[in-house]
Amino acid sequence: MSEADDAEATEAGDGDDAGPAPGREVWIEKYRPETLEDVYGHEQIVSRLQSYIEQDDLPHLLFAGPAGVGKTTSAVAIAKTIYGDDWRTNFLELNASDQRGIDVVRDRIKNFARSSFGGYDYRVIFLDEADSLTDDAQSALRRTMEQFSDNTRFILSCNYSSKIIDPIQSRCAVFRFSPLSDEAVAAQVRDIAADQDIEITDEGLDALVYAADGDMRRAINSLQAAATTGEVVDEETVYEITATARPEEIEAMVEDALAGDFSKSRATLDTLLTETGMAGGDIIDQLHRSVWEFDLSDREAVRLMERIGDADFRITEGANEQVQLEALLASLALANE
Ligand SMILES: Nc1ncnc2c1ncn2[C@@H]1O[C@H](COP(=O)(O)OP(=O)(O)OP(=O)(O)O)[C@@H](O)[C@H]1O
Repeated sequence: MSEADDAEATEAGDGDDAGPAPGREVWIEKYRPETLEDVYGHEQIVSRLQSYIEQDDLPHLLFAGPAGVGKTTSAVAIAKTIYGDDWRTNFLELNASDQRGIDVVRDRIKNFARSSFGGYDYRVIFLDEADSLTDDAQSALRRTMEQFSDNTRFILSCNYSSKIIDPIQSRCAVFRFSPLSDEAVAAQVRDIAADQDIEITDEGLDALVYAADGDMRRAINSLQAAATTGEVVDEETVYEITATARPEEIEAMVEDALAGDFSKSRATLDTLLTETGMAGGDIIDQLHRSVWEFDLSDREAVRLMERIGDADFRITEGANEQVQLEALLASLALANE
C-alpha cells in the first residue's frame, strides 16, 4: 500500500458540528488522546483493552456506540501501543460506508494483509461504520476476516451492534461505548481551555457539556468555535454557536402547552426553529432527554413521551417538522382541557 493510501487510511472522518475556521489547527485532532490511558470516561473498556495488549492476545473487536465518544480514538491508541512509531504502516482505517462498496474495501484489506510485515505477527484493520454494510456485504466481510485471521485483527466500529450479523458478533469481543458522562466531557473541555488559555465561565462550561450530550467531538468543536470569538466563553455564546435551546426554554414550551396556553408554547417553538436555527429533530432530541427533569406528573411525562415517539417517527419518515412539533404541543394542550 502506498504512503498516500496510508495517510488517507489513518485520517479520522471528523469535522461535523461547529468546526474551526479553515486553516486553523483542529482541536479534535490536536487533543485526540495518544494512549489508552488518556481516553476519558471509559475506564473499564480501557483496562480490558490494555490487558489484551499486555497478554499479546488481541481478539477481533467490535466497538459499538454513538458518535464522538472515543471508538476511533481507542482503535488508534491500540495501534500506537502495539506498534509505536510503526503504527501507521500496521494500521489501516477504512470506512465501510465508502461509496465504492464492499469489493473495494475487501481489495484494500487483501492488499494490506498480504503486504510484507515489519516483524509483527499481525496488523490491525479498523473498519468504521460497519453497520452501514448490508447483511450480504457483512457475510462477505466475515469470510474476509476468516481468510486473514492468521495475520490481521479487525476492529469494527458501529453505532448499533444489533445491526451487525451474529456470525461477526460472535467472532469479536464486543465493547459498548456509552455517551460520555458530563464529568468526563467537562474534564476534557477544562483541560483544553486551560491549555489554550481560554477563559470559560462555569455557566459556559455547563452549557457546552449540555449541548454536547455525551459527544466529546461536539464539545471540543463547540469550544473551538466559541473561542474564535476571542471573548470569554459564556453561556450565551455557547447556546448561540451550538444552536441549542436552553433547557429552560424547552421546559417553558412544554409547561405552557400543558397549561393550555398553546399560542405561547407555539411562539417559543417558532423562536427555536427560526431564530435559534434549530432543526426539528434536535428539538425532539432535547425534549426527549429532558422529560424526566421537567416538573411533570408521571401521567404527563408518560403522555409527553408517547407524543415525542410519534413525532420522532414521523419526522424521520420525512413529515414536516414544524407541523409535527406543533401537533405535539397541541395534543399536550388539549389533553389537559
Ligand atoms: N473518550 C474520549 N476521551 C478524550 N477525547 C475524546 C474521547 N472521545 C472522543 N474524543 C475526542 O473526540 C474526537 C472524535 O472521537 P472519535 O473519532 O474517537 O469518535 P468515534 O467514537 O469514533 O465517533 P464516530 O463513530 O463518529 O467515528 C477525538 O479526536 C477526540 O479529540
